[in-house]
This record gives sequence, structure tokens and C-alpha cells, in this order.
Amino acid sequence: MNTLTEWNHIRAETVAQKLAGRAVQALLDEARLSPKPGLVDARGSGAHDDMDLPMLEASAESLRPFFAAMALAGWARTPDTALRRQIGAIGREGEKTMLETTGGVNTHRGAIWALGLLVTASAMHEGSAEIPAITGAASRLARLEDTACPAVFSKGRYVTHRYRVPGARGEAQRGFPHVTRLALPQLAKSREQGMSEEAARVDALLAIMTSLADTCVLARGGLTALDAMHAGARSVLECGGIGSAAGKKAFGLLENAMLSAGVSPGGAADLLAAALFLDSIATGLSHKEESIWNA
Ligand SMILES: CC(C)(COP(=O)(O)OP(=O)(O)OC[C@H]1O[C@@H](n2cnc3c(N)ncnc32)[C@H](O[C@H]2O[C@H](COP(=O)(O)OP(=O)(O)OP(=O)(O)O)[C@@H](O)[C@H]2O)[C@@H]1O)[C@@H](O)C(=O)NCCC(=O)NCCS
Ligand SMILES: Nc1ncnc2[nH]cnc12
Repeated sequence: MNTLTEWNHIRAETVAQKLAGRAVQALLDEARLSPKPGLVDARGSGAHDDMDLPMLEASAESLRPFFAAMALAGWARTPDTALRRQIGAIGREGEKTMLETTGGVNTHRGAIWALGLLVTASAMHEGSAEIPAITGAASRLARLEDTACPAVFSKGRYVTHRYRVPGARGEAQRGFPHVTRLALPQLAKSREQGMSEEAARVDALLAIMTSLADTCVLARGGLTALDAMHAGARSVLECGGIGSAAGKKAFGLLENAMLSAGVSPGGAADLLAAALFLDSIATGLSHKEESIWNA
């Protein structure tokens, strides 16, 4: 190995570890954030009887090496079928480890997909790109076919066909519109209004929930539950968000509706984690880190 190649290798390894650290942190921040309607949070298990916070934390931590491997695979590459297959294989290994860690509970399948693509896309730009370049590269990667991916039944696949909605695949292929057009602008707005960081993050989750066709909600509660989630989340934000007294009251109604329908927006939770990951990169860049390498 000549010195330049060796230097580039050290840089790639370091940035990959940092990107993986930010992805895991985003998952931990999402899991611990409270209150979240229907989801597992620091208060309890929401609409789940097989998941709790320690399980989500262990699952997030178990994924660190897989995010790092995806980032290394993507380092200074452009999206092509070979890279798509490579990260698909790493993603499936990550899913296996997640299931071993949780005793068979699907805690983060959608998050491995969304954050895996975003971590890979960030590494393609060597950790120094702005959000639109990252989501653009992630979307190009998601549109490529992974010919090695086994065509097995998934709840998401069934639900997207039945209700003709984009699902996790479509969201990524479109460049994560619920993250870039709803979650991140709401996060910025609530922060500007002087809300606490926790309240701003809950508001960002609610912004996603105003519009996402979450296949977890559709699978358990159909269109009635999805419509109730959209309307309830909109109502909290129209009242001033979770940081306002009226918003808290509206949040209580939304939470009761979700718990009595037995639904949980797992897809929205994953997209909040994706937004927190991108926010951590944008915050780093605005602090004049030329790249995550200097962070
Ligand atoms: C492309 C894949 C994401 C597979 O997607 P598909 O839709 O075919 O399959 P699912 O197995 O259903 O996984 C999709 C998960 O994505 C999340 N999600 C849902 N709606 C959306 C949306 N509109 N936009 C974005 N993301 C969305 C969601 O994940 C979260 O919920 C999970 C828990 O859900 P569930 O299992 O339904 O849990 P319960 O409700 O508790 O189940 P029951 O008790 O009712 O049975 C949890 O995982 C959260 O993360 C959906 O579950 C992709 O996975 C894939 O192709 N993988 C192959 C390997 C690969 O290429 N990897 C990529 C490397 S980057
Ligand atoms: N907080 C959460 N609760 C339930 N399912 C999830 N999937 C990802 N995050 C989750």
C-alpha cells in the first residue's frame, strides 16, 4: 500500500465509524424520545406487547458494525448495481443480527433500510455533502434493483399492493420526502419558536405522521386508523405542537385513538431517526466542519 492509499484507507475507516456512530445515536434518540403515540418510548411499550426500550437500545447498538460496513462499501463510489447488491447483502446480515439480538422481534427492519441508504450515500460523498446531495444519492441507490434480494413475502409488500401506497421502498426511491419536506422543516420551526429540543423532535415525528402511508399502521388498522393518525397529528401541530397546552391535550386524544386501535407508526419512527441523522450531519457542517472527518 503506498502512503496516499494508506491515508485514504484510514480516512475512509474513520469516517465510516463516525457515520455509523451517528446512525446508532439517531436510533437511540428516536427510541428514548417521549412521548410518542403508539410507539415504544421512555414511558412504556405503546401499542406493542413484544418490544420495550432496552430491546430497542440493544437492537440499535447491534447495528453499528453493519452501518460502518455499508459506509466503507460506499466510500467515494457512485451508485451502481454492484454497490446496491453489496449494501443489500450487508443489510440482510444486519437484519439477522437484529433478530438474534431481540429474540426474533422486528425492531428496526425499516431503519436498516433508510439509515443504511443514507449512511452509504453520505460515504459516497466522503462525509462532506449537504442533505440534498445525500438524499439524492440514496434515492438513486434505492431505485437500482438488488437482484440477489430473495423475493419473500413481507407485510410491507402486501400492504403497498393492497392500498397502492409507496411504502418504505417508495419513500427512499423518492428521496425521503417525509424527511426533507416535513420532519426537518418542522424541527427547524419548533426550535425557532423556542420549543425544547425534545418537543421539537416530537413535533417533527408528528409532521411525518400527518401524511405518511405507514405500512405498519395500515397492516394493523387499515385506512380508518391511517386517516385517524393523519388527522390527529395535524390537530396537535395546528394547536401549537406538543410544547403548547392545547397541543398536549390534542396529543392525548391522538394517543388514545392509536392505542385503542392497537396501531403504532413504526415507519414514521424510522423516518424520524433518518431526520435526526441528517440533522446531525447538517449541524456538523454548519459548525464549519469541512467534513465529518474533522468532527
Ligand atoms: C425495502 C425494505 C424496507 C423492505 O420493505 P417492505 O415494505 O417489503 O417490508 P417490511 O418488512 O414490511 O418492512 C418495511 C418497514 O419499513 C418501515 N416503514 C413502514 N412504512 C414506511 C413508510 N411509508 N416509509 C418508510 N418506512 C416505512 C417499517 O419499519 C418499522 O416498523 C417495523 C415494525 O413493523 P412490523 O414488523 O410491522 O411490526 P409490528 O406492527 O409490531 O408487527 P406485528 O406485531 O403487527 O406483526 C420496525 O422494523 C421499524 O423499523 C416497516 O416494517 C427492506 O427492508 C429490504 O429490502 N430489505 C432487504 C435487505 C436490504 O436491501 N437492505 C437494505 C440495505 S440498505
Ligand atoms: N420507538 C419505536 N417503537 C416501536 N417500533 C419502532 N420501530 C422503530 N422505532 C420504534
